[in-house]
Amino acid sequence: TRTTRPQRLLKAVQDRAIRGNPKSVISVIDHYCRNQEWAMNVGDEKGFILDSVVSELNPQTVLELGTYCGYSAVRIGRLLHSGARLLTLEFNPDYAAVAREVISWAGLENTVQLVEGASGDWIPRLREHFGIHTFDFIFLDHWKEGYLADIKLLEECRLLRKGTVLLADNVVCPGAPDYLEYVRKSPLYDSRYFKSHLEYTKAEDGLEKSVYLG
Ligand SMILES: CNc1ncnc2c1ncn2[C@@H]1O[C@H](/C=C/CNC(=O)c2cc(-c3ccc(F)cc3)cc(O)c2O)[C@H](F)[C@H]1O
Ligand SMILES: [Mg+2]
Repeated sequence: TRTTRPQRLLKAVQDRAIRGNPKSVISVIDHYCRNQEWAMNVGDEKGFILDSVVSELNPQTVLELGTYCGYSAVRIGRLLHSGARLLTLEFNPDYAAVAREVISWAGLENTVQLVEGASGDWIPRLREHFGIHTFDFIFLDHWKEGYLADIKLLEECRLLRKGTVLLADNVVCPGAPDYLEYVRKSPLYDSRYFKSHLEYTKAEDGLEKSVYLG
């Protein structure tokens, strides 16, 4: 049977990237997705904005919603300092299997932990299961209609603290209108939009950065 798009992306990483070198894993995926087969990674242009937010914050505890092939997990994980940890949630077992390989190829298996399952099931259990108190940084890149429910769940579970930064991908394309309205209107957040482009294309897209005021 035919391979899947994530499997073909993984093969490109294994054939072309240098083991243990996150930078080469990132550039191989970007080159492959720009020149051979598009895939919904945050990509290099929005990735540069993601890098600057993470580098400025220097977070110790990070949550990612929606691993897919692990591109942004590698992007974020490579910037974390020793002792810092990224938990990334992915409920599709095929994507999770590919992402584990990509994360391992980048040599980030001790920094990035992939948890298989749905955000709605796992968020209420992160504290007791992983000893997490609060998150410093959260990257939302899963189903766009799930963003709003999950930020509210994170509030309810008291996993946000004064200054927690949430960064949401695709707030223009495909769009997350209910999430945008919520974070921009709520007095709990200080929100701003970083205009960019949809990965590997000229279409507009952007990231919304929201700081929880607690
Ligand atoms: C809801 N709870 C979940 N829990 C755990 N894993 C989850 C959950 N929900 C999904 N997943 C997991 O998170 C991922 C979902 C990513 C969805 N991303 C997109 O749709 C998305 C789409 C485009 C796009 C833009 C234009 C166009 F013409 C076509 C596509 C661009 C983007 O950057 C995207 O991120 C994964 F697939 C799913 O299993
Ligand atoms: Mg995305």
